[in-house]
Amino acid sequence: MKARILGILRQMTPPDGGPDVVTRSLVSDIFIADGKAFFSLTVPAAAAERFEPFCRQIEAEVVKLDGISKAMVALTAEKTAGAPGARNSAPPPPRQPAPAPARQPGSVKPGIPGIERIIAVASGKGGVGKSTTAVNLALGLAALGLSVGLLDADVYGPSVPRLLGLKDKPKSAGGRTIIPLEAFGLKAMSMGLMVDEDTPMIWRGPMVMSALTQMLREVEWGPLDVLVVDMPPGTGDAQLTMAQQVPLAGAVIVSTPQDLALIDARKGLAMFKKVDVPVLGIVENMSYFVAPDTGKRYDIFGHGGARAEAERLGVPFLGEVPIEMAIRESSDAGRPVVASEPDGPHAAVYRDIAAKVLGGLEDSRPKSDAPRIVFE
Ligand SMILES: Nc1ncnc2c1ncn2[C@@H]1O[C@H](COP(=O)(O)OP(=O)(O)OP(=O)(O)O)[C@@H](O)[C@H]1O
Repeated sequence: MKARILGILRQMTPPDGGPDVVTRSLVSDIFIADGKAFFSLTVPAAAAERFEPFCRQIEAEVVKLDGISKAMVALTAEKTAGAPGARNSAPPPPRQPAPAPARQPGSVKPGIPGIERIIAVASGKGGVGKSTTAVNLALGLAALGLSVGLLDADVYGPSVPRLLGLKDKPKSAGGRTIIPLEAFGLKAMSMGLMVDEDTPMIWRGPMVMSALTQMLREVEWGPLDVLVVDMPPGTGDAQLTMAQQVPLAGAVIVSTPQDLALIDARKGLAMFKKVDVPVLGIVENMSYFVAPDTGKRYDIFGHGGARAEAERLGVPFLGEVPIEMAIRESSDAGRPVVASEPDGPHAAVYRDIAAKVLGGLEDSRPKSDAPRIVFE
């Protein structure tokens, strides 16, 4: 079967027009278990984005084979030694946080009435599983007994409606405020709920910010213990503005084990430090793979990088999530794994991450509350 899969790969022309991926030794070991095939492609970092649709094409071809019911191809990106950003040549991360911009008197970000804490889920680059993590983290926090909302601020590629299976448009209360939708006990809002799925997202710069402000302030979130914000991927201007403008209690960075994603994750970390938002920790997604038949664990993507990186940077390591068909399928079917298989191993991983996030939030609470004045 592996030979047949390699045969298919040999016949497919990669998006960069180069020789096939087998000839270029870009294909990892192929794991086949229970009729499911798993492998990864390691491609040049600069071409990673173009290869994503190619991975989906490969999956579509591989499932056509008799005896294969599912295929999952993960993309990992390589940096050549000496290239900018390669591990060996990457400049050491700053030991001290970059000096925060001086706060102007009166520039303290106003909180959102009714919302106790807002946390951002961010990633240095796209496609690392940030939205999947945000949704399951929100559900994990809800499982710990908190009232939780989820705001999809990824206006360029909102995925929360798909992940939570939300189709209805939110209703307005008297034309002034928006009533959030509810799914699996979460309150949820997304730009994706306000526009048709096929509508191209053309918001840029200041429009993104005003849309987000509206989502924060004009939605009836009601009393919430935590609002989880699924940030747009990357560390550009839009993300920086958001991190600056939204009254964030903390940020969670999602990364995959590969070098490239970690380098990007470091940029995410630096961005939050710059705007004085505590980083609650790093989640390593698609960290390892467990063969469904034998239960044996394979670190096919060089797992462990995020833990080492977190230690080096002095931020908490929140946990590792395996690459797992059930996570992908449940997400794509709009029934996230924490809600659909609450007793399963993956839900436990996310609940554990949620508990650590909650612990981090408690630790980062301002210790010097104003003294209470009691009249007797
Ligand atoms: N641990 C996992 N195991 C298997 N599949 C996963 C896992 N995490 C995420 N995925 C899948 O990877 C794809 C990308 O995930 P997701 O949309 O959460 O990433 P993202 O970082 O938010 O992407 P984008 O930046 O494009 O919004 C989805 O198909 C999702 O189901």
